[in-house]
Amino acid sequence: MSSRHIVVATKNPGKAREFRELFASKNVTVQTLADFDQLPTIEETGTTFEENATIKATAISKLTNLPVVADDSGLVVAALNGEPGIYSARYAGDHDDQANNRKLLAKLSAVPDSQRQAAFHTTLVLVKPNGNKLVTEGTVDGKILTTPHGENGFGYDPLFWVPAFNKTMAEMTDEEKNSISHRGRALRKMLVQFDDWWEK
Ligand SMILES: O=c1[nH]c(=O)c2ncn([C@@H]3O[C@H](COP(=O)(O)OP(=O)(O)OP(=O)(O)O)[C@@H](O)[C@H]3O)c2[nH]1
Ligand SMILES: [Mg+2]
Repeated sequence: MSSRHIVVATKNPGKAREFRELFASKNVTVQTLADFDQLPTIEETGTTFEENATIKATAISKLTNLPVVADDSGLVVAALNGEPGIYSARYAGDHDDQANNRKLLAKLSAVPDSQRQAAFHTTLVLVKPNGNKLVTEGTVDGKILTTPHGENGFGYDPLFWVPAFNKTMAEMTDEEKNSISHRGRALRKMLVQFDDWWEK
């Protein structure tokens, strides 16, 4: 089968790397927004992960006339009533991972170990210029540590501890993270339906 081509509508280099790895087995080649000069920034004006992913995917698909997948994701912390959620990238400073991590630790400073449960969530939306749409979700449960551990990954990964590995996501290899991450889970669900979707 000839190679198929899609655009991953993300400006986040950490996500872009994970998508390239996850799509590699599917004979799908990937471009990201970094490969396009002229595209405007798409404002994430939705109130849910699915709305924001749909906004990003639909806008970029119309502008490029190509099939597009968008990922809207974030960290959902139980003791903070679900914060930072859809605001994860802009919690403290806009895409300032260090400031976001500091704010998270400050907010949880009085919260004991037993109440530091959290989950990462991803909603993926895949659309074609003809409007054919596929939506999948993935989550992974963990806990927020009190200090960062590890250098890999991005975002909140150094604070997000996963019981099955007894490691933070930033201590995992990319392969380990992809095997259990919210994004890996959502994308594997999408890939099961990808061939059918592609034909429609
Ligand atoms: O430690 C992390 N490991 C992950 O695996 C992960 N996935 C998401 N996040 C956080 O949630 C925001 C998404 O916001 P988001 O979906 O709007 O993406 P983004 O703005 O970074 O890029 P784009 O895809 O919108 O261009 C990100 O910036 C991160 O703060 C993660 N943190
Ligand atoms: Mg964003």
